[in-house]
Order: sequence, then structure tokens, then C-alpha cells
Amino acid sequence: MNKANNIIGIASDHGGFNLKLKITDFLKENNYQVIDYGTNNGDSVDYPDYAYKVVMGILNNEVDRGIIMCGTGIGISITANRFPGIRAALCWDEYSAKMSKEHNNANILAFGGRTTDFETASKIVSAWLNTQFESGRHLRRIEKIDDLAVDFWSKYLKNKEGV
Ligand SMILES: O=C[C@H](O)[C@H](O)[C@H](O)COP(=O)(O)O
Repeated sequence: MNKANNIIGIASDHGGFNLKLKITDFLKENNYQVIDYGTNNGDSVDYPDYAYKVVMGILNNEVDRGIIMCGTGIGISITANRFPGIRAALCWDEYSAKMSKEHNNANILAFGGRTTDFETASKIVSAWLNTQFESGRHLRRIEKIDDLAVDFWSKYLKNKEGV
């Protein structure tokens, strides 16, 4: 068992701040350890900074998965998905959350503080946390996500050499 096992990193911008507080309480009530990467109040901030904190928490093995929120969940999930090894799923109901784990092994769950109420969000979180990755054909597909990106970036950076 690594040190991050069962620790959840959580973060939001101002658009997700109120929902983040409620989801943090919900996780703690359900005996999950949580590291809160901010934001810490409702002042306007930039969602990429908070996506990055959770991404780095996962990549540095401080936490083993993350939950992120902005107004819609769109900007913060777009940001998280820029990084290798990260599969952030923007979910809107229990079924999408279940599939995000079963088929995509999403290690970050995203939703919107302005689009998803607490009752729905807590069901999304429970579905995601209580579903296992199915592996098999899905493992081959998720491995291609990073393989294709690494291939692209290595060619891209090689072509930039000498510029
Ligand atoms: O995808 C972006 C998020 O929904 C942000 O939370 C949103 O764009 C913030 O908007 P505003 O600065 O108008 O509060």
C-alpha cells in the first residue's frame, strides 16, 4: 500500500468553492482522508492553478485520486487532461461517474459548482468511489491516450530543435 492510498485531493476555483466545502464534509463523513488544495474562499481565481495542484498531488503521489470543481467543471477538467497519467472525467450523473471508472479508470472526477447540486454531486462521488476499473480492452485504450500524446510531443519537440 503506497502512502497516497485512499487519500483524495480536492480543489476548486470560486465557481466550485461552496460545493467543494460540502463534498469535503461528505468525504470525511464517509471516512476518506482529504487534502484540500484550495481555493480557500469565494474570491475570483483562475481554475488552471487549482487543476494543476491536484494533478501534481497525484503525480507526486501525495494523493491517489482527485475531485475538482469550477463553475461548469469544463475549464478545470480541460486543464487536468493536459497532463500525462491524468484522466479527468467531467460527470453529470451516477451512470457517467460509474463508466468513468469502469471503462476509463478516471483518476480525477470533475463537476460544476454552478451546474450540479450537492445531492447529485454526492451520488456522482459515491458511484465513482465505489466502482472498479474493468481493465481488459479498456486498459489497451487508456494506455493509448498517453502513448499517442508522448508520440506527438516527442515529434513536436524534435521538430522544434534548432529553432
Ligand atoms: O470553465 C470555467 C469555469 O466554469 C469557471 O468557473 C468560470 O469560467 C468562472 O467564471 P467567472 O470568472 O465569471 O466567475
